[in-house]
This record gives sequence, C-alpha cells and structure tokens, in this order.
Amino acid sequence: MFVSINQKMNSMELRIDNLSKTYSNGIKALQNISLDIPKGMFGLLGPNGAGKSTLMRTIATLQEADSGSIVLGDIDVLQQKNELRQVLGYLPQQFGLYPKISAEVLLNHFAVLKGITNKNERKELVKALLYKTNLYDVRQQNLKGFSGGMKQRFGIAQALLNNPKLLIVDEPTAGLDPVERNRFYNVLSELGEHTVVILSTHIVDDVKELCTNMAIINQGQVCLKGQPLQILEGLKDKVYKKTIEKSELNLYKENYQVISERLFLGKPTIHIISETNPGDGFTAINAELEDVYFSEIFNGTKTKSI
Ligand SMILES: Nc1ncnc2c1ncn2[C@@H]1O[C@H](COP(=O)(O)OP(=O)(O)OP(=O)(O)O)[C@@H](O)[C@H]1O
Repeated sequence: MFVSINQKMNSMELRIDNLSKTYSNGIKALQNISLDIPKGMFGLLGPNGAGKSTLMRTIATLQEADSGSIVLGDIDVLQQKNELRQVLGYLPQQFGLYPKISAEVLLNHFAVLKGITNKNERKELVKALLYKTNLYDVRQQNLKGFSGGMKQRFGIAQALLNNPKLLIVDEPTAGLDPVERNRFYNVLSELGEHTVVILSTHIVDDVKELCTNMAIINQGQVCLKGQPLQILEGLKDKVYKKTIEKSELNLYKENYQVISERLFLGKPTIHIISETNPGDGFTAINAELEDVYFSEIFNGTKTKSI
C-alpha cells in the first residue's frame, strides 16, 4: 500500500525494545529498557548513575548496546547508524566550544561541516537559528564571554542545523540559574511539535514544565512511564505532609512511608504516602511530580505504565 511521506512522518516515533548494556566492570547500566517515544517532548528522569547518558549515547549511535533494538520510523538505529545521524540532533552533557570565535562564525562553520554548501541558504539558516535560540543580538560576541545558559542555547542551535527528526538533549539545565533555565525551556518548548525530543535530566522541574510524556529510570531499569498528569492521578489523595522536629525524623521514617524531606524555615517538612488519612497532624496535599519521583526512586522497583 502507498504510504505518503506525510503519513510516514506522522508515524515517526522512537521505539526502544529490551535494550541492555553491561559495562566491562560489571555495572548493568541498562537492563531490558523498553520505551515508545512519540513526537513531542519526552522527559527521561532519573538520579545520577541511573543510566540516562548510557541510553542517550546508545540512541545517538555513539556506543553499542549488548542486546535489544532501537527503531526511529523505518530506521534501525543500531544497524543504520549513518541514516540515523542524518536526522539526529544531539546536545551532549558536556561539549567544548572554540572560545575565541563568535557564535555566528562558529555556527556557520558547523553548518559547513553538516554539508550545507549553499552560502545563501547557510546564511539564512544560521540567522534563523540564532533568532530561535535568542542569541541573535549577541551573535558577534566571542563564545568565551557566553554564560552557561547562552552556551546551552548555542548547543541547541548547532543541534538543529540539520532540521533533526530526533533531538537528544542530555541534562541541559544542570548548573543554570532559574532565569537561564526558563529561557532554555522557552527555546525547547517550540521544538516538540514536529520532532521527537528526548530530554534527559535529574531535575524534576524540567519534566514538569515541558514534557507530555515521561519515564523514570533507576539502576538501569524503567520504573515508571506515562503522561505526567496521568501519573500524578496515581498518587491522588495519597500524599500527606507534616512539619516536624529534626530529632523526630527517624521515628517518622520508622512509622510512615516517608518519600521526601525538605527544610522549611529550618525545620524538616516530610511528605508521606498513605492509602488512608494518617491523622497525627498530617495534612493532605496535591501530589507533585517530585512526590512521584521520590516515591519511585526510594520505594519503587517494578515497572508501571500509566
Ligand atoms: N564507560 C563506563 N564504564 C564503566 N561504567 C560506566 C561507564 N559509563 C557509565 N558507567 C556506569 O554506568 C552507570 C550509568 O551511568 P550513566 O552515566 O549512564 O548514568 P546517568 O543517569 O547519565 O548519570 P549522571 O546523571 O550522573 O550523568 C553508572 O553506575 C556509571 O558509573
């Protein structure tokens, strides 16, 4: 049957099936990871060492898996590396930039490397991307003067040069202040409509602000996947909070399923999960994505789909 290009693009999604990777030191960084990632922003949330970067690098064809498969549309990612690279934009966790060169000149240089040979086309594209990433006004500044957020936005600009169908962004907001983080969110939020965007992060707010679908991974395993709003429904009427004395913390941990503790005006405020109202001075609160995250990281082991 004839399938139009549009139909093909609409069905473009990333499918990861039973992907596993054990490093030579015995660490099982990925254990049977399976995820269906549609177009739009997908948040991959997990603590340090969960396996996020290993997964991102494997999808980006930068390292091999031991077993499993990854498919983007009709591209078999693990076999057709060059095909994947043509439609991939990748912003790694750390990247170097030439410090003594302007953003405009460097972006133009990257465009040449990506095979955009027509000078006028390249000029227009560079200009459009500098606008998109809010860097047009500083395009003639050398990159060494750029803040962390400006560098990250430049990273996005270079990742978008080939109009990617798949964009991977690995822990982009670590170290950014709230204003820079917000600017970065604004740039990313416009990309999701036509592209599969995977945002790997340990910052819950990144996912809360941006993502329509998400998964939590921990110790190389997917422990929860679904849509943030539906996932929150799972904790409806089950989260309670109480401000306690520091000396009481261990006692509460023994008696309740404490999922998080935060200091508020110097005193610990704990969140617990309980099927019924615990009384004892606790108040019911609306679950936040942080509550889901902490409950999965500290207590969850089995994969749940919502
Ligand atoms: N090249 C490697 N050789 C051996 N072990 C590795 C290697 N790379 C990562 N690991 C280990 O694999 C596990 C997963 O690491 P990975 O970097 O994928 O996690 P992460 O979720 O990206 O963490 P972070 O948020 O700290 O970057 C960790 O225990 C890490 O120490």
